Amino acid sequence: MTDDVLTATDLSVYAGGTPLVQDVTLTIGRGERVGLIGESGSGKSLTALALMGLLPEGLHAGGSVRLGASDELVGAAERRLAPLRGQQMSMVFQEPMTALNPTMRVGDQVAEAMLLHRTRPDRKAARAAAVELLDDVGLPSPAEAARSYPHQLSGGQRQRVVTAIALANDPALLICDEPTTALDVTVQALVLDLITRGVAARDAAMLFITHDLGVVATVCDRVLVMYGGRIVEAGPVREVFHRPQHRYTAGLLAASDLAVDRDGRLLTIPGSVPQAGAFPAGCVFRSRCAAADSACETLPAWVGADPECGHACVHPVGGEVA
Ligand SMILES: Nc1ncnc2c1ncn2[C@@H]1O[C@H](COP(=O)(O)OP(=O)(O)OP(=O)(O)O)[C@@H](O)[C@H]1O
Repeated sequence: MTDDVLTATDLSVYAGGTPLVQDVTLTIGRGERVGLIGESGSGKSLTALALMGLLPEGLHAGGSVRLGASDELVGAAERRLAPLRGQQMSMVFQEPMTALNPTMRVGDQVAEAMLLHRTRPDRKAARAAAVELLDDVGLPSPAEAARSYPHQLSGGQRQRVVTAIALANDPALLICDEPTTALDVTVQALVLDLITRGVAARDAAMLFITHDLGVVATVCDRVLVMYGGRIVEAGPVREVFHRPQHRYTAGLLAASDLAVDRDGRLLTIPGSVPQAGAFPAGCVFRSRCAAADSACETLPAWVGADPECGHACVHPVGGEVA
């Protein structure tokens, strides 16, 4: 008997014969919150879409995905997958407008999600539940908001509606793909909070894709690090963030506050990667070059984090090499 909500084994995504994601193996248990981080293009979104059975035309998945004790989902027919989506597993995307129907009142869209999966007996009950859900996700005047069309709401309010839809049928698994990246910075924390509270209230499993390592540290129990289409490191957040085992993770951590583009995305690490042996065990990368520190080794600009000197530095944690 397993309490794992999601189990993926050797999940890969191919464009023709070219692998874009390779051999992703992960499990997420009930109530567990797992972060998925990595630079732009490392394969995070394709992993999420493959888990949902929503890969775009031209791509296909290999390996295995199971939800609880379900049958194999990779390669399953759409008629088998469709009833699972929105009921057992849901997804919140970055851009709420693409997930909403612009011609339908948002209350009806939330109610529709419940009617589709028959989790409410009739339209009247579904509409009442929709208003309650909109209230739960913090929309002011929820009854009035339910009668609005998406364009009448702010970006943050639309993402609340999308979250309400995703949670409407109490899914066992919620996958979030950068749900707050497109939002004004002042509402990001609010939306993040309502997502995590919604997940916790249902004891659901969550896979949270983000470029924001601070969010992972706040929200997640475990973290998976993707690089070049593969998971290169996985473990409890504290462990991975304090003692990264993979040099890419260490670089990601060092670069996290500086090497970002205007959208807050981590940039691809440029330049050559030095040998792992060049870094003393237990050290963290610092993005500031402390040339004055005699214990500081300067390295090629593979982290690319320091705009002033173009070097990354290695410092022993707490002054000691562990
Ligand atoms: N439909 C597609 N056809 C071919 N290649 C694709 C397709 N979609 C994505 N890719 C490629 O697959 C790789 C992984 O893309 P993916 O969108 O999963 O990255 P990501 O880590 O989510 O990036 P970001 O953080 O920018 O969203 C990238 O090299 C991307 O160019």
